[in-house]
Amino acid sequence: MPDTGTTDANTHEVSGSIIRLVADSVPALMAYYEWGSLRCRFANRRYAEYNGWTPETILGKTVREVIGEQAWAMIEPQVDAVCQGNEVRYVRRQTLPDGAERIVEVNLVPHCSAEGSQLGAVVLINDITDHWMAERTIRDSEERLRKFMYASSEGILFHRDGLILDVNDALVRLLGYPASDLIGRKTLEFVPARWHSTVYKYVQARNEEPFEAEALHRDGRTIPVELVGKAIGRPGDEQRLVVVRDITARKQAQERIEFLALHDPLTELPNRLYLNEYLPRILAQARRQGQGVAVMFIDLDGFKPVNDTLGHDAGDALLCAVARRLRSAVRESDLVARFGGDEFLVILTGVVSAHDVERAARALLEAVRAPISWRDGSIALSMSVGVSLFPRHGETGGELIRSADAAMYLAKTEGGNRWRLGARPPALP
Ligand SMILES: Nc1nc2c(ncn2[C@@H]2O[C@H](COP(=O)(O)OP(=O)(O)OP(=O)(O)O)[C@@H](O)[C@H]2O)c(=O)[nH]1
Repeated sequence: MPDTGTTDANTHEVSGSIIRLVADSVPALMAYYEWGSLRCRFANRRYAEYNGWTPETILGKTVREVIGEQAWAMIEPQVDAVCQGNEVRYVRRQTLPDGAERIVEVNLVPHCSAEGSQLGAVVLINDITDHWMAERTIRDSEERLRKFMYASSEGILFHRDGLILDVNDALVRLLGYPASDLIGRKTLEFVPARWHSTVYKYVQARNEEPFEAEALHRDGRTIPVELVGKAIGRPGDEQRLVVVRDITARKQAQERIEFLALHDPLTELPNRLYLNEYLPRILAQARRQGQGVAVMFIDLDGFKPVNDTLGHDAGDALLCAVARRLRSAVRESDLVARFGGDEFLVILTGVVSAHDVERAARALLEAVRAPISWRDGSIALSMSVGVSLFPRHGETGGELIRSADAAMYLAKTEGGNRWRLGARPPALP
Protein backbone atom coordinates (compact mmCIF):
# COMPACT_ATOMS: atom_id res chain seq x y z
CA MET A 1 0.00 0.00 0.00
CA PRO A 2 1.45 3.40 -0.87
CA ASP A 3 1.91 5.93 1.93
CA THR A 4 -1.01 8.21 0.98
CA GLY A 5 -0.37 10.54 3.98
CA THR A 6 2.97 11.59 2.54
CA THR A 7 1.44 11.98 -0.96
CA ASP A 8 -1.43 14.13 0.42
CA ALA A 9 1.04 16.32 2.29
CA ASN A 10 3.06 16.72 -0.90
CA THR A 11 -0.03 17.49 -2.96
CA HIS A 12 -1.07 20.12 -0.43
CA GLU A 13 2.35 21.67 -0.45
CA VAL A 14 2.39 21.77 -4.26
CA SER A 15 -1.10 23.27 -4.56
CA GLY A 16 -0.29 25.75 -1.75
CA SER A 17 2.80 26.93 -3.61
CA ILE A 18 0.82 27.18 -6.87
CA ILE A 19 -1.83 29.30 -5.15
CA ARG A 20 0.89 31.55 -3.72
CA LEU A 21 2.57 31.87 -7.12
CA VAL A 22 -0.74 32.77 -8.79
CA ALA A 23 -1.72 35.16 -5.98
CA ASP A 24 1.66 36.89 -6.10
CA SER A 25 1.53 37.18 -9.90
CA VAL A 26 -1.82 38.96 -10.32
CA PRO A 27 -1.85 42.78 -10.14
CA ALA A 28 -4.60 42.75 -7.50
CA LEU A 29 -4.18 42.71 -3.71
CA MET A 30 -5.63 39.56 -2.13
CA ALA A 31 -6.19 38.38 1.43
CA TYR A 32 -8.36 35.98 3.37
CA TYR A 33 -9.70 36.72 6.85
CA GLU A 34 -11.30 34.09 9.06
CA TRP A 35 -14.73 34.50 10.53
CA GLY A 36 -15.24 35.86 14.04
CA SER A 37 -11.66 36.77 14.95
CA LEU A 38 -11.18 38.59 11.61
CA ARG A 39 -7.55 37.40 11.59
CA CYS A 40 -5.59 37.19 8.37
CA ARG A 41 -5.02 33.62 7.17
CA PHE A 42 -3.64 34.42 3.75
CA ALA A 43 -2.30 37.47 1.91
CA ASN A 44 -0.45 37.84 -1.33
CA ARG A 45 2.76 39.82 -1.35
CA ARG A 46 1.15 42.94 -2.81
CA TYR A 47 -1.56 43.06 -0.13
CA ALA A 48 0.90 42.48 2.70
CA GLU A 49 3.43 45.03 1.47
CA TYR A 50 0.72 47.57 0.57
CA ASN A 51 -0.17 47.62 4.25
CA GLY A 52 3.41 47.58 5.47
CA TRP A 53 3.78 43.85 6.26
CA THR A 54 5.28 40.75 4.67
CA PRO A 55 3.24 37.70 3.62
CA GLU A 56 4.60 36.02 6.74
CA THR A 57 4.28 38.81 9.38
CA ILE A 58 0.72 39.64 8.33
CA LEU A 59 -0.57 36.17 9.19
CA GLY A 60 -2.64 36.09 12.42
CA LYS A 61 -3.09 39.89 12.51
CA THR A 62 -6.63 41.28 12.72
CA VAL A 63 -8.03 43.52 9.95
CA ARG A 64 -7.79 46.42 12.34
CA GLU A 65 -4.10 45.75 13.03
CA VAL A 66 -3.36 45.25 9.33
CA ILE A 67 -4.93 48.43 7.95
CA GLY A 68 -4.64 50.77 10.96
CA GLU A 69 -7.21 52.60 13.09
CA GLN A 70 -8.06 55.32 10.57
CA ALA A 71 -8.89 52.93 7.71
CA TRP A 72 -10.69 50.59 10.12
CA ALA A 73 -13.02 53.41 11.22
CA MET A 74 -13.89 53.93 7.56
CA ILE A 75 -14.49 50.33 6.53
CA GLU A 76 -16.08 48.89 9.67
CA PRO A 77 -19.65 49.19 8.20
CA GLN A 78 -18.50 47.30 5.08
CA VAL A 79 -16.99 44.56 7.25
CA ASP A 80 -20.33 44.33 9.11
CA ALA A 81 -22.11 43.94 5.76
CA VAL A 82 -19.86 41.08 4.61
CA CYS A 83 -20.24 39.46 8.04
CA GLN A 84 -23.98 39.33 7.28
CA GLY A 85 -23.18 37.29 4.19
CA ASN A 86 -23.33 40.09 1.59
CA GLU A 87 -20.87 40.69 -1.19
CA VAL A 88 -19.56 44.21 -0.82
CA ARG A 89 -17.84 46.52 -3.26
CA TYR A 90 -16.68 50.07 -2.51
CA VAL A 91 -14.07 52.63 -3.45
CA ARG A 92 -12.01 54.41 -0.84
CA ARG A 93 -8.89 56.43 -0.30
CA GLN A 94 -6.00 54.67 1.34
CA THR A 95 -2.91 56.26 2.82
CA LEU A 96 0.02 53.91 2.40
CA PRO A 97 2.65 53.41 5.15
CA ASP A 98 4.99 55.66 3.08
CA GLY A 99 2.32 58.43 3.21
CA ALA A 100 1.22 58.11 -0.47
CA GLU A 101 -2.51 58.63 -1.14
CA ARG A 102 -4.11 55.95 -3.32
CA ILE A 103 -7.63 55.19 -4.50
CA VAL A 104 -8.60 51.53 -4.16
CA GLU A 105 -11.62 49.50 -5.22
CA VAL A 106 -12.35 46.85 -2.59
CA ASN A 107 -14.36 43.66 -3.11
CA LEU A 108 -15.32 41.63 -0.04
CA VAL A 109 -16.64 38.16 -0.83
CA PRO A 110 -18.05 35.98 1.98
CA HIS A 111 -16.76 32.38 2.16
CA CYS A 112 -19.30 29.80 3.34
CA SER A 113 -19.08 26.05 3.97
CA ALA A 114 -21.15 23.57 1.98
CA GLU A 115 -23.69 23.70 4.83
CA GLY A 116 -23.92 27.47 4.51
CA SER A 117 -22.06 28.51 7.66
CA GLN A 118 -19.69 31.40 7.22
CA LEU A 119 -16.01 30.60 7.33
CA GLY A 120 -14.36 33.83 6.36
CA ALA A 121 -14.12 36.46 3.65
CA VAL A 122 -11.89 37.05 0.65
CA VAL A 123 -10.57 40.56 0.22
CA LEU A 124 -9.75 41.58 -3.34
CA ILE A 125 -8.38 45.07 -3.87
CA ASN A 126 -7.51 46.87 -7.09
CA ASP A 127 -5.49 50.05 -7.02
CA ILE A 128 -7.48 52.25 -9.42
CA THR A 129 -5.62 55.50 -8.67
CA ASP A 130 -4.36 55.99 -12.25
CA HIS A 131 -7.74 55.20 -13.79
CA TRP A 132 -9.53 57.38 -11.23
CA MET A 133 -7.13 60.28 -11.80
CA ALA A 134 -7.57 60.00 -15.58
CA GLU A 135 -11.35 60.01 -15.16
CA ARG A 136 -11.15 62.94 -12.78
CA THR A 137 -9.00 64.87 -15.24
CA ILE A 138 -11.65 64.31 -17.93
CA ARG A 139 -14.44 65.25 -15.51
CA ASP A 140 -12.55 68.39 -14.45
CA SER A 141 -11.85 69.42 -18.02
CA GLU A 142 -15.49 68.83 -19.00
CA GLU A 143 -16.55 70.91 -16.03
CA ARG A 144 -14.15 73.69 -17.01
CA LEU A 145 -15.43 73.60 -20.60
CA ARG A 146 -19.02 73.78 -19.34
CA LYS A 147 -18.26 76.76 -17.08
CA PHE A 148 -16.39 78.49 -19.88
CA MET A 149 -19.28 77.80 -22.26
CA TYR A 150 -21.83 79.37 -19.94
CA ALA A 151 -19.61 82.33 -19.01
CA SER A 152 -18.89 83.13 -22.66
CA SER A 153 -20.66 86.10 -24.20
CA GLU A 154 -20.23 84.46 -27.59
CA GLY A 155 -22.63 81.81 -28.80
CA ILE A 156 -21.29 78.26 -28.45
CA LEU A 157 -22.75 75.00 -29.69
CA PHE A 158 -21.63 71.39 -29.85
CA HIS A 159 -22.71 69.19 -32.71
CA ARG A 160 -22.11 65.70 -34.03
CA ASP A 161 -22.57 65.32 -37.80
CA GLY A 162 -24.50 68.59 -37.85
CA LEU A 163 -26.93 67.57 -35.09
CA ILE A 164 -26.90 70.04 -32.19
CA LEU A 165 -25.98 68.42 -28.86
CA ASP A 166 -25.69 71.43 -26.55
CA VAL A 167 -25.85 75.25 -26.68
CA ASN A 168 -25.02 78.07 -24.27
CA ASP A 169 -27.20 80.99 -23.16
CA ALA A 170 -25.42 83.42 -25.47
CA LEU A 171 -26.47 81.35 -28.50
CA VAL A 172 -30.02 81.17 -27.16
CA ARG A 173 -30.04 84.98 -27.01
CA LEU A 174 -28.42 85.32 -30.44
CA LEU A 175 -30.89 83.07 -32.27
CA GLY A 176 -33.98 83.82 -30.16
CA TYR A 177 -34.89 80.13 -29.59
CA PRO A 178 -34.97 78.37 -26.21
CA ALA A 179 -32.20 75.76 -25.82
CA SER A 180 -34.77 72.95 -26.02
CA ASP A 181 -35.74 74.12 -29.54
CA LEU A 182 -32.12 74.09 -30.68
CA ILE A 183 -30.87 70.81 -29.20
CA GLY A 184 -31.53 67.85 -31.48
CA ARG A 185 -32.00 69.98 -34.61
CA LYS A 186 -29.65 70.38 -37.56
CA THR A 187 -27.21 73.30 -37.43
CA LEU A 188 -28.09 74.21 -41.04
CA GLU A 189 -31.68 74.96 -39.99
CA PHE A 190 -30.27 78.11 -38.40
CA VAL A 191 -28.23 79.16 -41.42
CA PRO A 192 -29.80 80.94 -44.46
CA ALA A 193 -29.91 78.65 -47.52
CA ARG A 194 -27.41 80.73 -49.49
CA TRP A 195 -24.75 79.91 -46.85
CA HIS A 196 -25.44 76.15 -46.66
CA SER A 197 -22.77 75.00 -49.10
CA THR A 198 -20.10 77.27 -47.54
CA VAL A 199 -20.82 75.97 -44.05
CA TYR A 200 -21.11 72.36 -45.25
CA LYS A 201 -17.78 72.46 -47.10
CA TYR A 202 -16.10 74.04 -44.10
CA VAL A 203 -17.28 71.28 -41.77
CA GLN A 204 -16.45 68.51 -44.28
CA ALA A 205 -12.91 69.85 -44.66
CA ARG A 206 -12.59 69.91 -40.83
CA ASN A 207 -11.48 73.51 -41.24
CA GLU A 208 -10.67 75.23 -37.96
CA GLU A 209 -10.04 78.75 -39.27
CA PRO A 210 -12.63 81.47 -38.55
CA PHE A 211 -14.95 82.27 -41.46
CA GLU A 212 -17.86 84.61 -42.02
CA ALA A 213 -21.42 83.50 -42.72
CA GLU A 214 -24.92 84.41 -41.54
CA ALA A 215 -27.20 82.98 -38.86
CA LEU A 216 -30.98 82.91 -39.03
CA HIS A 217 -32.85 84.46 -36.09
CA ARG A 218 -36.21 83.07 -35.00
CA ASP A 219 -37.90 86.25 -36.27
CA GLY A 220 -36.47 85.68 -39.78
CA ARG A 221 -33.68 88.25 -39.48
CA THR A 222 -30.23 87.29 -40.76
CA ILE A 223 -27.32 88.07 -38.48
CA PRO A 224 -23.76 88.36 -39.82
CA VAL A 225 -21.61 85.97 -37.80
CA GLU A 226 -18.07 84.70 -37.61
CA LEU A 227 -17.85 80.96 -37.05
CA VAL A 228 -14.92 79.01 -35.62
CA GLY A 229 -15.29 75.23 -35.45
CA LYS A 230 -12.96 72.96 -33.49
CA ALA A 231 -12.98 69.16 -33.51
CA ILE A 232 -13.27 67.66 -30.04
CA GLY A 233 -14.08 64.25 -28.62
CA ARG A 234 -12.59 60.86 -29.35
CA PRO A 235 -11.98 59.12 -32.68
CA GLY A 236 -15.24 57.43 -33.58
CA ASP A 237 -17.18 59.93 -31.47
CA GLU A 238 -16.06 63.18 -33.00
CA GLN A 239 -17.95 66.27 -32.02
CA ARG A 240 -17.43 69.84 -33.07
CA LEU A 241 -17.48 72.88 -30.88
CA VAL A 242 -18.55 75.99 -32.79
CA VAL A 243 -18.13 79.54 -31.53
CA VAL A 244 -20.73 81.84 -33.11
CA ARG A 245 -19.68 85.48 -32.90
CA ASP A 246 -22.19 88.23 -33.78
CA ILE A 247 -20.28 90.59 -36.07
CA THR A 248 -23.14 92.99 -36.86
CA ALA A 249 -21.29 95.94 -35.25
CA ARG A 250 -18.03 95.02 -36.99
CA LYS A 251 -19.78 94.71 -40.35
CA GLN A 252 -21.57 98.03 -39.89
CA ALA A 253 -18.30 99.74 -38.95
CA GLN A 254 -16.59 98.17 -41.99
CA GLU A 255 -19.42 99.29 -44.28
CA ARG A 256 -19.27 102.78 -42.76
CA ILE A 257 -15.52 102.98 -43.31
CA GLU A 258 -15.92 101.79 -46.90
CA PHE A 259 -18.79 104.24 -47.42
CA LEU A 260 -16.84 107.17 -45.96
CA ALA A 261 -13.85 106.45 -48.18
CA LEU A 262 -16.02 107.10 -51.24
CA HIS A 263 -18.65 109.50 -49.88
CA ASP A 264 -18.84 112.97 -48.38
CA PRO A 265 -19.74 112.60 -44.67
CA LEU A 266 -21.93 115.77 -44.63
CA THR A 267 -24.26 115.16 -47.56
CA GLU A 268 -23.50 111.41 -47.95
CA LEU A 269 -23.13 112.00 -51.70
CA PRO A 270 -20.31 110.24 -53.59
CA ASN A 271 -17.05 112.17 -53.32
CA ARG A 272 -14.23 113.02 -55.71
CA LEU A 273 -12.53 109.63 -55.18
CA TYR A 274 -15.78 107.92 -56.18
CA LEU A 275 -15.95 110.09 -59.29
CA ASN A 276 -12.36 109.17 -60.21
CA GLU A 277 -13.42 105.52 -60.29
CA TYR A 278 -16.89 106.09 -61.71
CA LEU A 279 -16.24 108.44 -64.64
CA PRO A 280 -13.73 106.32 -66.63
CA ARG A 281 -16.03 103.30 -66.17
CA ILE A 282 -19.13 105.17 -67.35
CA LEU A 283 -17.30 106.80 -70.30
CA ALA A 284 -15.92 103.42 -71.45
CA GLN A 285 -19.42 102.01 -71.35
CA ALA A 286 -20.85 105.01 -73.25
CA ARG A 287 -18.09 104.62 -75.85
CA ARG A 288 -18.93 100.93 -76.30
CA GLN A 289 -22.65 101.64 -76.59
CA GLY A 290 -22.25 104.82 -78.65
CA GLN A 291 -24.18 106.85 -76.07
CA GLY A 292 -23.82 110.40 -74.85
CA VAL A 293 -22.90 111.53 -71.33
CA ALA A 294 -23.34 115.01 -69.83
CA VAL A 295 -21.13 116.34 -67.04
CA MET A 296 -22.70 119.22 -65.09
CA PHE A 297 -20.46 121.35 -62.91
CA ILE A 298 -22.51 123.17 -60.26
CA ASP A 299 -21.39 125.97 -57.95
CA LEU A 300 -23.76 127.67 -55.53
CA ASP A 301 -24.18 131.44 -55.91
CA GLY A 302 -23.55 133.60 -52.87
CA PHE A 303 -23.02 130.70 -50.50
CA LYS A 304 -20.23 132.36 -48.51
CA PRO A 305 -22.55 135.11 -47.11
CA VAL A 306 -24.87 132.37 -45.74
CA ASN A 307 -21.99 130.98 -43.72
CA ASP A 308 -20.84 134.43 -42.71
CA THR A 309 -24.22 135.77 -41.61
CA LEU A 310 -26.15 132.67 -40.41
CA GLY A 311 -23.23 130.53 -39.32
CA HIS A 312 -21.61 127.30 -40.43
CA ASP A 313 -24.57 125.20 -39.23
CA ALA A 314 -26.88 127.02 -41.62
CA GLY A 315 -24.33 126.53 -44.41
CA ASP A 316 -24.17 122.78 -43.64
CA ALA A 317 -27.96 122.46 -43.58
CA LEU A 318 -28.13 124.29 -46.89
CA LEU A 319 -25.56 122.00 -48.51
CA CYS A 320 -27.55 118.96 -47.34
CA ALA A 321 -30.81 120.42 -48.65
CA VAL A 322 -29.22 121.20 -52.03
CA ALA A 323 -27.80 117.64 -52.17
CA ARG A 324 -31.27 116.18 -51.57
CA ARG A 325 -32.87 118.46 -54.16
CA LEU A 326 -30.27 117.72 -56.83
CA ARG A 327 -30.67 114.02 -56.17
CA SER A 328 -34.43 114.14 -56.53
CA ALA A 329 -34.27 116.26 -59.69
CA VAL A 330 -32.42 113.61 -61.74
CA ARG A 331 -33.02 109.97 -62.61
CA GLU A 332 -31.99 107.16 -60.29
CA SER A 333 -29.33 106.10 -62.80
CA ASP A 334 -27.69 109.57 -62.89
CA LEU A 335 -24.94 110.42 -60.46
CA VAL A 336 -24.90 113.40 -58.09
CA ALA A 337 -21.56 113.93 -56.34
CA ARG A 338 -20.09 116.57 -54.06
CA PHE A 339 -16.96 117.85 -55.72
CA GLY A 340 -15.86 119.98 -52.76
CA GLY A 341 -17.03 123.11 -50.81
CA ASP A 342 -20.18 124.38 -52.52
CA GLU A 343 -19.43 122.55 -55.78
CA PHE A 344 -21.43 119.55 -57.02
CA LEU A 345 -21.15 117.40 -60.10
CA VAL A 346 -24.06 115.72 -61.87
CA ILE A 347 -23.38 113.03 -64.47
CA LEU A 348 -26.22 112.20 -66.82
CA THR A 349 -25.92 108.94 -68.75
CA GLY A 350 -27.80 107.80 -71.84
CA VAL A 351 -27.97 111.38 -73.18
CA VAL A 352 -29.49 111.35 -76.64
CA SER A 353 -30.06 115.01 -77.54
CA ALA A 354 -29.18 118.55 -76.47
CA HIS A 355 -32.80 118.81 -75.46
CA ASP A 356 -32.27 116.15 -72.72
CA VAL A 357 -29.45 118.23 -71.30
CA GLU A 358 -31.37 121.48 -71.38
CA ARG A 359 -34.36 119.90 -69.64
CA ALA A 360 -32.15 118.40 -66.91
CA ALA A 361 -30.25 121.66 -66.35
CA ARG A 362 -33.48 123.63 -66.01
CA ALA A 363 -34.93 121.06 -63.63
CA LEU A 364 -31.84 121.29 -61.43
CA LEU A 365 -31.87 125.11 -61.38
CA GLU A 366 -35.54 125.04 -60.57
CA ALA A 367 -35.14 122.52 -57.76
CA VAL A 368 -32.49 124.55 -55.97
CA ARG A 369 -34.09 127.94 -56.51
CA ALA A 370 -37.08 127.27 -54.26
CA PRO A 371 -36.43 128.79 -50.78
CA ILE A 372 -34.98 126.42 -48.21
CA SER A 373 -36.41 126.59 -44.67
CA TRP A 374 -33.95 127.37 -41.94
CA ARG A 375 -35.10 127.72 -38.30
CA ASP A 376 -37.94 130.27 -38.32
CA GLY A 377 -37.25 131.60 -41.78
CA SER A 378 -35.96 130.49 -45.15
CA ILE A 379 -32.95 130.99 -47.35
CA ALA A 380 -33.12 131.60 -51.08
CA LEU A 381 -30.29 130.31 -53.17
CA SER A 382 -29.32 129.82 -56.77
CA MET A 383 -26.52 128.15 -58.63
CA SER A 384 -24.42 128.34 -61.75
CA VAL A 385 -24.21 125.28 -63.97
CA GLY A 386 -21.69 124.46 -66.68
CA VAL A 387 -22.35 121.49 -68.92
CA SER A 388 -19.92 119.50 -71.05
CA LEU A 389 -20.87 116.64 -73.35
CA PHE A 390 -19.14 113.40 -74.10
CA PRO A 391 -17.72 112.91 -76.68
CA ARG A 392 -18.17 116.44 -78.06
CA HIS A 393 -16.26 118.38 -75.36
CA GLY A 394 -13.81 115.77 -74.21
CA GLU A 395 -12.84 112.12 -74.21
CA THR A 396 -11.75 111.81 -70.60
CA GLY A 397 -13.29 112.66 -67.25
CA GLY A 398 -10.62 115.32 -66.69
CA GLU A 399 -11.34 117.06 -70.01
CA LEU A 400 -15.08 116.97 -69.46
CA ILE A 401 -14.82 118.40 -65.91
CA ARG A 402 -12.52 121.20 -67.05
CA SER A 403 -14.89 122.06 -69.89
CA ALA A 404 -17.92 122.05 -67.56
CA ASP A 405 -16.02 124.10 -64.95
CA ALA A 406 -15.17 126.73 -67.55
CA ALA A 407 -18.84 126.85 -68.68
CA MET A 408 -19.95 127.19 -65.04
CA TYR A 409 -17.55 130.12 -64.64
CA LEU A 410 -19.14 131.72 -67.71
CA ALA A 411 -22.63 131.25 -66.21
CA LYS A 412 -21.42 132.81 -62.94
CA THR A 413 -19.88 135.83 -64.65
CA GLU A 414 -23.15 136.36 -66.48
CA GLY A 415 -24.89 136.75 -63.11
CA GLY A 416 -25.40 133.15 -61.98
CA ASN A 417 -28.71 131.29 -61.65
CA ARG A 418 -28.25 129.91 -65.17
CA TRP A 419 -26.58 127.17 -67.15
CA ARG A 420 -24.09 127.33 -69.99
CA LEU A 421 -22.80 124.73 -72.41
CA GLY A 422 -19.05 124.15 -72.49
CA ALA A 423 -16.53 124.03 -75.27
CA ARG A 424 -13.67 121.62 -75.93
CA PRO A 425 -11.00 122.82 -73.48
CA PRO A 426 -7.52 123.66 -74.71
CA ALA A 427 -5.11 120.75 -74.23
CA LEU A 428 -3.17 120.85 -70.95
CA PRO A 429 0.41 122.05 -71.34
N1 LIG B 1 -20.99 125.38 -44.01
C1 LIG B 1 -20.10 124.91 -44.86
N2 LIG B 1 -19.42 125.74 -45.67
C2 LIG B 1 -18.51 125.26 -46.52
C3 LIG B 1 -18.25 123.88 -46.61
N3 LIG B 1 -17.30 123.68 -47.56
C4 LIG B 1 -16.99 124.91 -48.07
N4 LIG B 1 -17.73 125.86 -47.45
C5 LIG B 1 -17.73 127.27 -47.69
O1 LIG B 1 -18.29 127.52 -48.97
C6 LIG B 1 -17.82 128.76 -49.45
C7 LIG B 1 -17.43 128.57 -50.89
O2 LIG B 1 -16.85 129.71 -51.38
P1 LIG B 1 -17.33 130.48 -52.65
O3 LIG B 1 -17.72 129.52 -53.72
O4 LIG B 1 -16.32 131.53 -52.96
O5 LIG B 1 -18.62 131.19 -52.10
P2 LIG B 1 -19.76 131.87 -52.90
O6 LIG B 1 -20.27 132.92 -51.98
O7 LIG B 1 -20.76 130.84 -53.32
O8 LIG B 1 -19.10 132.54 -54.16
P3 LIG B 1 -19.60 132.48 -55.63
O9 LIG B 1 -19.45 131.06 -56.04
O10 LIG B 1 -18.72 133.40 -56.37
O11 LIG B 1 -21.03 132.88 -55.63
C8 LIG B 1 -16.66 129.15 -48.52
O12 LIG B 1 -17.08 130.16 -47.65
C9 LIG B 1 -16.35 127.92 -47.72
O13 LIG B 1 -15.89 128.18 -46.42
C10 LIG B 1 -18.98 123.02 -45.74
O14 LIG B 1 -18.81 121.80 -45.75
N5 LIG B 1 -19.87 123.56 -44.88
